[in-house]
Amino acid sequence: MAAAQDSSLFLGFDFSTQQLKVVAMDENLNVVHQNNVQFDSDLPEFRTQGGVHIHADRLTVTSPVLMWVKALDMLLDKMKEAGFDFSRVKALSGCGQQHGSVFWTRGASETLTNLQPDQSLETLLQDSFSVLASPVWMDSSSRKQCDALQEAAGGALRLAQITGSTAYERFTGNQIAKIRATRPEEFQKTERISLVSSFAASLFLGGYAAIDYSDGSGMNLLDIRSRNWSQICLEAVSPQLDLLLGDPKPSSSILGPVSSYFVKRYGFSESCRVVAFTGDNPASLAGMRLQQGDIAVSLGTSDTVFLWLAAPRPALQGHVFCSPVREQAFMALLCFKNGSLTRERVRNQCAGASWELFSAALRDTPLGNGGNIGFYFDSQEITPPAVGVHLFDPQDVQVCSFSPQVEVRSLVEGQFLSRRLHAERLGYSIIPGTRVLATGGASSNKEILQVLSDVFNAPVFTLDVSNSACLGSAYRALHGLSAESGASFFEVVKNAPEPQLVATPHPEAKEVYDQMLQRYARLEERVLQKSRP
Ligand SMILES: O=C(CO)[C@@H](O)[C@H](O)CF
Repeated sequence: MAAAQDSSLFLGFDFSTQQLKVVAMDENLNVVHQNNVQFDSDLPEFRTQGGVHIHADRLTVTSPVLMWVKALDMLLDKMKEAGFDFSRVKALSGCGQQHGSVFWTRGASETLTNLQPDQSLETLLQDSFSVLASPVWMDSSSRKQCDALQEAAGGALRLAQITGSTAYERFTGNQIAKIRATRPEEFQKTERISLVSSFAASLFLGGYAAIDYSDGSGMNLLDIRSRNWSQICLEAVSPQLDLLLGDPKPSSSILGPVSSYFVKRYGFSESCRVVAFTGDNPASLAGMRLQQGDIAVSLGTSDTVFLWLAAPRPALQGHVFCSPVREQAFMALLCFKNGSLTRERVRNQCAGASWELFSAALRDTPLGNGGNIGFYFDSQEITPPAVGVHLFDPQDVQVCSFSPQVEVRSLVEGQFLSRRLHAERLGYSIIPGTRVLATGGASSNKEILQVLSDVFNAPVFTLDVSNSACLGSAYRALHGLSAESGASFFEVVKNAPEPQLVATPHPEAKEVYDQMLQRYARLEERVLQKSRP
């Protein structure tokens, strides 16, 4: 076996909502380097909050594409200063927040192909985008375009049967339609549209990278069975849209060698391969090596619940994406917009901005919280489509507030009751042997995971890398080198570290939460009634 300092390395990048992260892994699947750039604090000139700009209408949410470009400059410089040996990188892959879109202006392809290694990417690409404020997944301003797409496809369920989802405001097809309608001059100047994932791959490739099947499933444009763009959907958004998107490719595709820009500026090897980037949630599924029967809960800016599907079962709720690790398989996903930002707000207001006090409140309050239940939709929620904070006492009477400790438990129980309720509606059943795999920033908090275990009445496991999206991207970089010869993803990563058991349910958890789930479902209906226009 090659000595550790000479063994090949594989990089996995994650262009997520609040930060750019990277994991370096050796050929024995050991993580040897991690690094990150926090958008708000490391790039204050872009004046983002949580990595985004929420516009005055409170519905439009964007991120500056040049912030992502500059973050890559900064991250690679940090790695170089830390003495990272880029020449050992045999392949790299990555992921990006899903659904976000990047609009390249006419001529950008030329610039990408001729990047000058003596300048930063930010300098070189500052005039390469026709839209500087990229729509991102938190946007909910494209309802009009969603209605038009659903009508063109023959209704919500028909659209879900074709693309895996009914029309969702954050989905890229509807965002493109909105840009075309509201910013026609910028749209006219656009020569390519990328997802955040394929935009990031394009930077490394030195040319436009294909959208992969898995992240492409989050656009309301890809036929998830044929894995081609749906002509009906493309036509409904913009004539000849396929010319702007390029052809989608399998997630395990080798897109080409890394651009000479990175060879000359950072010392990458000319033989380093770029493997298709994908969405952050598909990459997390890869990082957790999710198998049929498991359920994954990613606790990040958004919370997502996802599971392996052998066959697509599109529904009016939730999403079905092409699997990022097996061509003919699928993954189901539910997205809950009010995730870590809401947990941080309640921590600040009810636990003195201290996670330790937040955890103590969970330890000091009983399962079921004495019958108090809360719904915390600080911003327009995706699942279910409701907004506002709604608190109920044990008699189902709406109240204005809880004591700080009760509020902390009410938030965490309420979030996990919602995750379980909607997962079970999607057809998932918590059976003996169910494993809950937790990832994302909040998965490092044991008390939060204890509540997750109690509500799901199942053991909770985590990886020792809270960022499974990066890890999954490094795994996919390794797998990409042998995928064409038929090697299976799971075979390639079979020796990866096993998830660690971190919480098991209390004996009384099943009784408490089976009953509480029924109450939660009834109260959610009341909240939805109030949220409907
Ligand atoms: O919209 C989502 C999934 O559909 C979010 O989880 C984003 O991927 C977060 F970046």
